[in-house]
Amino acid sequence: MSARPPLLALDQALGLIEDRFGPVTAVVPARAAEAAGFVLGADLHARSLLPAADNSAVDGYALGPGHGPWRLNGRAAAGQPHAGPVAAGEAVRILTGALVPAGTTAIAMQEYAAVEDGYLSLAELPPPGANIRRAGEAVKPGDRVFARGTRLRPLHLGLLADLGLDEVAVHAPLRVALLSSGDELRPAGSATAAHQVIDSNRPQLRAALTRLGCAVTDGPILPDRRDVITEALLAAARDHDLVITTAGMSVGDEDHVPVVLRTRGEMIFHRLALKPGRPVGLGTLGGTPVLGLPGNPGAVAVTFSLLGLLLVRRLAGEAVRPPQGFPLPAAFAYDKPAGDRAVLPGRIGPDGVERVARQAAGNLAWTATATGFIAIEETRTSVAPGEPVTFLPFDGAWP
Ligand SMILES: Nc1nc2c(c(=O)[nH]1)N[C@H]1C(S)=C(S)[C@@H](COP(=O)(O)OP(=O)(O)OC[C@H]3O[C@@H](n4cnc5c(N)ncnc54)[C@H](O)[C@@H]3O)O[C@H]1N2
Ligand code: MOO
Repeated sequence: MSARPPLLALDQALGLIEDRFGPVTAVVPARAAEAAGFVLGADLHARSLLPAADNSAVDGYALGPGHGPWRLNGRAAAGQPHAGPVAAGEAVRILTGALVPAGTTAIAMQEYAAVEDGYLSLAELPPPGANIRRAGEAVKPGDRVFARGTRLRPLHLGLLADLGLDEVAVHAPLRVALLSSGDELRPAGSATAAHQVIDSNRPQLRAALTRLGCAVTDGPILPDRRDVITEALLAAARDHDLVITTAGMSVGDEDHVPVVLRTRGEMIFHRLALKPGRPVGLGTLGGTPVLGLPGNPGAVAVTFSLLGLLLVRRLAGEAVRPPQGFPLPAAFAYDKPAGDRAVLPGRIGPDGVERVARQAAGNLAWTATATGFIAIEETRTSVAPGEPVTFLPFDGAWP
């Protein structure tokens, strides 16, 4: 048997994506309330204080100067401030969120207070400033609230609202063309003969891209003809920010995509030490990146999750690094030859990471029970139960 030429490692391919690709889309204004899911195109700075004013962190008593007992005089609630200051020897009943009256030295929690005949006494004097949320202690004008490249989550919108930042600069949607190739393919929903296969890569990729805010163009299913594939790829590259193809990436007679990239553009990498997903490649046509995924749907899932998401997110403006995953004990035994990064569908169970049934590169039956991928390093030849493996949850593997 002849020696196999060395293939590029997954980490090297991820490094090439990081080095070569960053934001490509215009930055446009958007209303903050509608910007969840968008990527910030500029750093965002505060113009106001958070909290806006000193307020109480607890239900209790705002103490005036003195050591007690304090004469109770007035009440402050959120939205109902106490008029005037608190005098020496006096205390104001105060509720969480209420403005702190001028003259307050500290706020005593009501659990530690005794009230009798209009007077408050405390076993212990709280330290100066206790239980007061100070104006600007979280954010001051000029502070950077969020950095450029942050994908806004629903969680972020509350802070933007608090700070009165109702317009933000975001990246316009990444324009992505999706193409499939294969004489055997029929669009989802079609009837098929024995020699035909449903294009199941398309819905998988379209949904993942749409969820990332991309403007997806559903390109045609291409026949296995070099001239047609060449023209379709060149046309798609002309008016998109990214082209993604599936199939025709291997070394067979009908595998035309790598030839088009090599002869009409540039091939950045092709064929990785990765299983499944070995035939994956990335190139450019007229400067537009073209990600060539393999045909097998399971290999598409792996290569898009590991490489495609990094590429798409970086092009869309996100300041994101490769997925890290989490080390967890394996609940299975596994042997593999050294050389490839093995990626297996899995899930977290009571004894650690489990493999799931029906896993194969050729179909997606395993998606019924898997919740992430298990990655096993190139140099490793075996995994014993209890040994650590890397788990990459489908939705949460990003630093
Ligand atoms: N001599 C070698 N042969 C193969 C190698 C190799 O290294 N040397 N790699 C194998 C691996 S790994 C994979 S993965 C496949 C992928 O090759 P291609 O990217 O060229 O894909 P195709 O051969 O065109 O198709 C593979 C398989 O996937 C089905 N398919 C294609 N498109 C779709 C789609 N849109 N939806 C659902 N299923 C699809 C297609 O019908 C084939 O069954 O090559 C190995 N061979
Ligand atoms: O990527 Mo292929 O087996 O790795 O399906």
